Amino acid sequence: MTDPVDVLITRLDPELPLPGYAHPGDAGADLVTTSDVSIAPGERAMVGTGIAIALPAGYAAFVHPRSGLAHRLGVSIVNTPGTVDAGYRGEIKVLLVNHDLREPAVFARGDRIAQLVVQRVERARFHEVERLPGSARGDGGYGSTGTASQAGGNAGVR
Ligand SMILES: O=c1ccn([C@H]2C[C@H](O)[C@@H](COP(=O)(O)OP(=O)(O)OP(=O)(O)O)O2)c(=O)[nH]1
Ligand SMILES: [Mg+2]
Repeated sequence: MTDPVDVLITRLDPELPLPGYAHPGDAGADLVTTSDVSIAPGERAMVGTGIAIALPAGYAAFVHPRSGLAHRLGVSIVNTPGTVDAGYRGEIKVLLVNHDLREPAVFARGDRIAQLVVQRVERARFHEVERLPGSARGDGGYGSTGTASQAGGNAGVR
């Protein structure tokens, strides 16, 4: 594994833990909610995490849902993955959504509700041209290759 990148962090809510990786090698460090929250079916709620960070230039952090909450409760994040810019110094917030049709999703202050993935990111220099170079895919998208059964394994792969 590569060396971890150093990220400065402040606790806006010192009683709550810093983001933590559950296992060595995990990509996401768990984030907790600073408030008790009950999200009705189909509704959303913005919760604080009690932390603010300063990422080095060339990095971003992405707020991802936790699969266990998705599986158990139907809870995800509206804007998944949320993008935390390197220059952002405010509290990291999470826009939870309850996709369950019947049950409210209930969280207590300190519950782990999301995970933060820190990544290197490229910035692009955009060069406007009249025509783009050709490619095998061309402008086909949004299901242009059909379903898995129709595609017949590697059919069409050159
Ligand atoms: O899940 C998220 C997503 C974003 N942010 C913060 C950090 C990010 O740097 C800032 C702006 O996010 P984004 O660029 O996605 O939102 P926007 O709607 O474009 O707002 P802005 O005009 O402030 O860029 O909000 C969070 O705390 N949590
Ligand atoms: Mg923005």
